[in-house]
Amino acid sequence: MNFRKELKERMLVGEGAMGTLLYSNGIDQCYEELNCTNPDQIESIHRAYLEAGADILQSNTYGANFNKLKRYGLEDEVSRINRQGVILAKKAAKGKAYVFGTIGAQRSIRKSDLSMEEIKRGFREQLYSLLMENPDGILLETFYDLEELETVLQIVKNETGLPIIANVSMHELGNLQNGIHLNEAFQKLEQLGADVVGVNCRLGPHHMIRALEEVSLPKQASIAIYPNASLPDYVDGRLVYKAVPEYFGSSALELREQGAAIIGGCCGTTPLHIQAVKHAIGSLAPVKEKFTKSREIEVIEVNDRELELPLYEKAKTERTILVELDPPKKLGIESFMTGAEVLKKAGVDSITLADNSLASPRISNDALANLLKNQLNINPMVHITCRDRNLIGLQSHLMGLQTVGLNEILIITGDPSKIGDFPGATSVYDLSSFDLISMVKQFNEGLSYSGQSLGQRANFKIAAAFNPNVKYLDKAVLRMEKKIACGAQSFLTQPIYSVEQIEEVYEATKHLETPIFIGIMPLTSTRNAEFIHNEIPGIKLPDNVRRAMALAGDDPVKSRIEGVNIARELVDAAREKFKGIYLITPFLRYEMTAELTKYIRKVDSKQTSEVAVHE
Ligand SMILES: Cc1cc2nc3c(=O)[nH]c(=O)nc-3n(C[C@H](O)[C@H](O)[C@H](O)COP(=O)(O)OP(=O)(O)OC[C@H]3O[C@@H](n4cnc5c(N)ncnc54)[C@H](O)[C@@H]3O)c2cc1C
Ligand code: MET
Ligand SMILES: [Zn+2]
Repeated sequence: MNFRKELKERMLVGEGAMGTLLYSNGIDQCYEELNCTNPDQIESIHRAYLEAGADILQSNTYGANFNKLKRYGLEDEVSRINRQGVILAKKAAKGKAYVFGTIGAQRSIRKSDLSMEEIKRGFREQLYSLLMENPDGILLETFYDLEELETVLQIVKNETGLPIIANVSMHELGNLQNGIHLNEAFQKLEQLGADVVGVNCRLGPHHMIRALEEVSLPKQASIAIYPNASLPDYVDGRLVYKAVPEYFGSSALELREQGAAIIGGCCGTTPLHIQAVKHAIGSLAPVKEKFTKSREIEVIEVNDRELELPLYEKAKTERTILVELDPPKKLGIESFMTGAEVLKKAGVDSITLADNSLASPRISNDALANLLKNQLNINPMVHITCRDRNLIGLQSHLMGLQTVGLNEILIITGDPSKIGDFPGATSVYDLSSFDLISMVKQFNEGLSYSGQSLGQRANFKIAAAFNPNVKYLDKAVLRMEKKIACGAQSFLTQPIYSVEQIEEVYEATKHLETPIFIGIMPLTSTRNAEFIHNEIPGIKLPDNVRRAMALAGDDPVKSRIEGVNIARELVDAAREKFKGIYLITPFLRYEMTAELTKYIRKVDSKQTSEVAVHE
C-alpha cells in the first residue's frame, strides 16, 4: 500500500466520528482515556468503520495533548494514550486500511489563552508519542486558527516524511477566523508541504459543498472533506446531530465533483454514514479538473455621509474639546439632557458617553447618543467595551450605530464585571480592545469579522484608551502603538492630576502623529480626592492638590470652586502641548465641565486675538 500513490488514483474514504459516537453510546468522560481503560470498545468502533468501507483509520487521540488531558488529571498519560491509540487502530485495520495518528487543535473556536509556545510544547509531545508506533501518516484536524495549524504543520514536516492531512474548520461558510478564505488557507497549507488539505467539523455536507465551489484544485495536494452529519441542534446542553446516512452518501458525489479526494465524517456521523459514502463513490477516481466559481464579493459602495470633520482630524489642527457625560444609572433623563444642552452652549465639540462604566448598568449609551444627535444636534462619541457583548452582539451593535449615523466611537476593554454592581455577571471579552479595533477597521473596509461582505463600508472614527497612570509609561506607549497598528485614530487618556504627568505624557508620545485628548476630571470634594488618591490604582494626587481640597472642607460651593481651579491649572498645562482636551464630568456635575469648556474657549480666543494684534 502506498498512500500517496493511491490518493491520486482513487477516492479514499475516511473514518467517521469517534467522540459523538461514544457519547451516543452513553459515555461521557475523556474519550481518549478509553484507549487504555476500554481498548476493546475503541477497537470495535474502528472495526465498524473499516467494515463500512473506510480506507483511512485515525487514532482516537484527537484531544490527547497535555493541555486537554490536564482537565482530567491525565496530563502524565500523554504518551501512553497516544501510543495505545495508534496500536488499537492498527489492530483494527489489519493492514487493510491506512492508520493516521490524529492530532486536534488546542485552540478551539473560542479565544484561548494558550500561547504558541505552550501549544508547540503540547503538540511536540503528542506527535513524538504517535510516531513511536509508526503510523502511516499524521492527521491534523479541527483547526479554526490557521496560524496554529501552520505552526504545527511545520513541526510535523521537520520531524517526519510521513504523509500529512491538514484539516481546518470553517468559521462561516467559505471563511476561516479573521476572514481568511478557504482557498487561501489551502494554498498556504499546500505551500507548507501538506499532502492533503481539508476541512472538518462544524458544518454539514451542504455548506462544505457550497464552500468548495469557490475553491480551486490545489497544484499538488489533494482535498479531504470530513463534514458533520448535519448542522447541530442544542438539546439538554449538548449538540446533537440529525443522522440521515443516505443524504450524507449522496452529498459525497457532489463533494467529489468539487474536488474532494478523501471523504470522511466528523461529529454526528456513524459507520452508516461512512457506508453510504463508500456506496456512493465506489471505486471512482478523484476529479482532475473542476469549475471554480469566482468568489462572490458584493460591490462595496463608499458610504458618503461625512457631514463634519472627524474629531481625530480636527484635533490635529485645532482645539477640540470632548466632554464625557455619562448616562444615568436610573430612568429619567432630564438632568442628563439639560447637561448636554449646557455643554453644547459652552462650546464642546462632542459629548462622549461611557458604556456602563465601572461595570454597572446605565441607560444604554447608544439610545442616549441618538437623542443627543437628533434632539440637540450634538455629535456624540459612543464608548464600546468588550465586556457586555459577545462577537455577535458587538457586530450587531456596530451595524446599528453605523445605520443611525453614530460613527464616532471609543473602543475599550471595559472594567471587569466583578468590580461593578453585579459582580456575578459574565465579562464576555470574546475580543480584546486590539481585536475590536481591528474588527471595526475591517468594518470600514466593508467586511464583517469573518470577512463576509457587509454590502457597504462603515465609516467609524476609532478612538482608543491610553492609561498613563501605570508604573511603566513606556509599556503603555507600546500598547498605544499596537492600537494604532490595529486602526486607532485618536486616544483619550485616563484622568491626569499633575502638571508633571502631562509633561511626561507629552515627552513619551511626541513621536506619535495620532492625536491625544488629555483627560481631566475636576475633583468634587476632599472625600472624592482622598478616594482617588488612596483607592484608584495608579493615581496619586500631588500634595498641594489634596491640601487645597481639604481646605475647602465639606462646603460644596467651595469644593466645586477649588475643583474647577485645580482642573484649570491642568487644562493650562495640557493646552500648551495638546490640541485635544477630554473633560470628564463627575457625577453629572456638568456645570463644572461646562465652566472649564468656556474657560478653554476664552483663553484660546484671547490668544488668537493677541496673535492677530501682533500680526
Ligand atoms: C478614555 C477611557 C474611557 C473609558 N470608558 C469606559 C467605559 O465606557 N466603560 C467601561 O467599563 N470602562 C471604561 N474605561 C475603563 C477601561 O475599560 C479600563 O480602564 C480598562 O481596564 C482599560 O481599558 P483599555 O481599553 O485601555 O485596555 P487595554 O489597553 O486593552 O488593556 C487591557 C488590560 O491590560 C492591562 N494593561 C494595560 N496597560 C498596561 C500596562 N501599561 N502595564 C500592565 N498592564 C497593562 C490592564 O490589565 C488592562 O486592564 C475607560 C477608560 C478610559 C481610559
Ligand atoms: N475525530 C474527532 C472525533 O470525531 C473530531 C472531533 S471534532 C470536534 O471525535
Ligand atoms: Zn467534529
